[in-house]
Amino acid sequence: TTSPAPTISPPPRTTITTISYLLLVLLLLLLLNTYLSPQTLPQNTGSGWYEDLLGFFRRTDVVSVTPWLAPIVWEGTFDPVLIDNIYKPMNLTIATTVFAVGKYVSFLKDFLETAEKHFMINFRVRYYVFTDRPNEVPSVNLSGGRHLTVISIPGSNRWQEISAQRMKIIHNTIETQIRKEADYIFCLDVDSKFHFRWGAESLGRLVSVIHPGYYDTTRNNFPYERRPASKAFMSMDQGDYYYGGAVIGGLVEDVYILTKECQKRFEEDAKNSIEAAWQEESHLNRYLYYNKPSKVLSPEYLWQDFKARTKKVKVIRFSGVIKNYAAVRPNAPSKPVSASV
Ligand SMILES: CC(=O)N[C@H]1[C@@H](OP(=O)(O)OP(=O)(O)OC[C@H]2O[C@@H](n3ccc(=O)[nH]c3=O)[C@H](O)[C@@H]2O)O[C@H](CO)[C@H](O)[C@@H]1O
Ligand SMILES: [Mn+2]
Repeated sequence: TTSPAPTISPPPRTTITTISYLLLVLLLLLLLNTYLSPQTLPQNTGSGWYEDLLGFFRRTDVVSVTPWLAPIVWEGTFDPVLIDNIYKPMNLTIATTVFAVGKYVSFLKDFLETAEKHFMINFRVRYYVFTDRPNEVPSVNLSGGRHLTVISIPGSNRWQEISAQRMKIIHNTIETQIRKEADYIFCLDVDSKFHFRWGAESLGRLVSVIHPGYYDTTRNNFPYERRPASKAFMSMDQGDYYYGGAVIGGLVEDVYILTKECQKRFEEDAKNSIEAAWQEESHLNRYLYYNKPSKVLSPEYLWQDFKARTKKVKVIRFSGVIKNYAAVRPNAPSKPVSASV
């Protein structure tokens, strides 16, 4: 009396049919790629069938080029290894300016320590720290090829002025020092941390970042300066993106011109007793409308810790920390941080 052997039921016919069809389609795609791809192209142009297949999985949820054909850098649109292989042999030096005036000196430690982990790794980096409290600049272990200079500047009792005077000080320091010491420059907010690779994919002649509060909205919502009396004025039918003032980058000479122009217009406003809605950020936005950036960084390069990540943002590379404005700014905020939606 033996029990009957257990029977294994075959997969349903429909499953088999579906799988066969999928295999057939895949085979056809491979054949099409092999026979239809232009054989005259040299092999290294990336026209291999595997690249085409990979192409199916590339980012289609974000726009990765501006209407003037500048790249918009999103995770998944570039090959970091390839990029490093292109830029490494150039032996570049990247200047990084950061202002830590008054209580903002307390942000320096995290800024520098996380930069050492994620910012321009294996490149020569020169940090320029501007502060009125040189004794409070933390000593952070820097990797080889990286260097830090502390530059003393006066304090101020208006945060708007501290933020805005950056243009003038950066301009002057490029003239006296940075232009002899670096090829590219990034001017960054100090109240922030790096969380993920920020590498050579960010380099370009003139580089700016889309403000994280405005990448998913239309132009009429951008907080440009709207009063015609201001030299930062933008009318409702002008503007491409709303750029964040926390990141300005590019070739040293291009940032030299940008900072001069923004400072000039900021001072003309001051003479007329007008201050643009978002100070130098408003002037930066106007400048970049008339002088298009050659590369635009996605909000991965300027996020804010208080913002929930969205589907498009696969990685956060640099993000502003949550700060108690009343505790760190010399004067209480004149209005809520509306540019930081
Ligand atoms: C994310 C982003 O795009 N931030 C911009 C935004 O607000 P934020 O709220 O980010 O401005 P903020 O308070 O961080 O000031 C900008 C920077 O100025 C420096 N600082 C400021 C105050 C102070 O007491 N000490 C000091 O050192 C510091 O480097 C700081 O990171 O608008 C500002 C202008 O209104 C700037 O354009 C900022 O770049
Ligand atoms: Mn900031």
